[in-house]
Amino acid sequence: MARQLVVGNWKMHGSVGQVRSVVPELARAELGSNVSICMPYPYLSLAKSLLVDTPVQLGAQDLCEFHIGAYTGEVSAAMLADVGCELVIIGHSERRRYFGETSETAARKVRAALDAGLLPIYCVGETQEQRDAGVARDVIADELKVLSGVPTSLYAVAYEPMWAVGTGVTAAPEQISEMHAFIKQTLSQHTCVLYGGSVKGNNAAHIMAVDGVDGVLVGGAALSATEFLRICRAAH
Ligand SMILES: O=C(CO)COP(=O)(O)O
Repeated sequence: MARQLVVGNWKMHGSVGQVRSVVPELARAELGSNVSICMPYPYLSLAKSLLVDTPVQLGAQDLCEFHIGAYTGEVSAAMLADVGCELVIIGHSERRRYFGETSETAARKVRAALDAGLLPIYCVGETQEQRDAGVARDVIADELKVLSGVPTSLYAVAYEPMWAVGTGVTAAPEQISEMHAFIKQTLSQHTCVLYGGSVKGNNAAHIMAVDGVDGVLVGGAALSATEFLRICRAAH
């Protein structure tokens, strides 16, 4: 199996100062190409310059579904590739929840990312209410449906149960393995499926030992070099 991926998502956090303090630590840590960090747009070029000569990959957290044109405020896939991005998070639950993003929009973004040679990380996940109602699998299946026709080797899926994102509550190993198995069964056994939701330095090894976990998508803990490096070292 390929090495497990560790993807950091800074969300709307950070500053030039924080990029200048955290990213060089990652650059010095001799990490492999299985590690990447997704920055807010304004910090991408700076982060890239600090990652020169390292295999650590740079990513964005969203992109525009359109290729070019009069779309004020938007950022295209080609622009991300141009500043050195290799991957992009798409359809994160925060985009779905706060910005009304649908799976259909996200699927168009996946195609735009692929056209520019970026690796899309397509996020799925149920709410606590949906899990309690016993419809978690239906929700995930519905979110995955829009990817039909896209070769599974070209993207990764992140399973991020919304009740575990930013809450300090991680899904139980059985819940993670069950849902990862379901996602692989739905798409293909070879799909790369990451887990996200309160992954920290002290639980990363347990999570990465769970069957079907091909890596992790890390929010809060990616803002600290020490925490993030602990997670990176738990990948196998
Ligand atoms: O949403 C996430 C990563 O995309 C997870 O965030 P936390 O690790 O802060 O729970």
